[in-house]
Amino acid sequence: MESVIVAIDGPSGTGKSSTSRAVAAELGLSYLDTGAQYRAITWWMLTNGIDVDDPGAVAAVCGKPAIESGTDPLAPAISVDGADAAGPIRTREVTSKVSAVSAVPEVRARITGLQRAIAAAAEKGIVVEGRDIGTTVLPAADVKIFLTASPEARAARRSGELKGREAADLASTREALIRRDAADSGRKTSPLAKADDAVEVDTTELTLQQVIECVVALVEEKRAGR
Ligand SMILES: Nc1ncnc2c1ncn2[C@@H]1O[C@H](COP(=O)(O)OP(=O)(O)OP(=O)(O)O)[C@@H](O)[C@H]1O
Ligand SMILES: Nc1ccn([C@@H]2O[C@H](COP(=O)(O)O)[C@@H](O)[C@H]2O)c(=O)n1
Repeated sequence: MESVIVAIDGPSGTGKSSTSRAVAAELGLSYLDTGAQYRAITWWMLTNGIDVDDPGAVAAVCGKPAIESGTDPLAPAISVDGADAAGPIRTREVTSKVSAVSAVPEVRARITGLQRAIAAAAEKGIVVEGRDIGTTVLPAADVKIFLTASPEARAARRSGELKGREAADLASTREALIRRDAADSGRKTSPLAKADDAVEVDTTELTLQQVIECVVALVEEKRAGR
């Protein structure tokens, strides 16, 4: 079967990671979580004492960390300078700072290069999820999806996830999501945006399984029409 490239974009908590992993696993494709790469570089900046609110300081060192992403949808992995970073990149501190780092053009140029190389090396094809995959990273992707959901649904999903790990109430989770989306949508360089040729799927009233089935059907439709 021919290789297929699937781009899944959308705001925070819309289900990009869960959907992308499941679709990739079901279709035998590779998987890339591009948010994890931006989180990894942010974590490296924070642990190395770089002022992440100073774009010049971030740009000056953003070529230094070696960031490696695994592409197995059943075992997503990310390392920085050879060390497993899967846990540390999910802290609240990294989440609150990642939009500042990802807005720096030099950071985006470097991470975009890594993403394109990974996609080009995926023999059977890949599902790549993020914010600018359909618009900038892989504009020629075979299938482009833009997931959305109401802020309330997204906050409820995230709060459920965080319970017991880092206490978070619904209202503050909702505010944090909205703040991050505004920063990601408002930056100058490849902001969070729906590609003109992307299919928008509102997941507010859908179960995760329904979203997965919808995306698998769109990929199969595309393959059948080739
Ligand atoms: N359709 C859905 N219905 C209910 N829960 C969902 C649905 N889709 C995803 N979830 C749950 O919502 C949470 C967030 O999903 P996920 O991490 O996939 O979103 P995301 O878009 O990748 O978020 P982020 O961009 O912040 O990384 C997870 O706990 C996931 O299981
Ligand atoms: N293509 C992308 C993907 C992510 N980002 C930035 O990373 C942050 C974290 O993403 P998660 O999916 O792990 O929540 C996100 O808020 C963006 O700032 C990006 O810029 N482009």
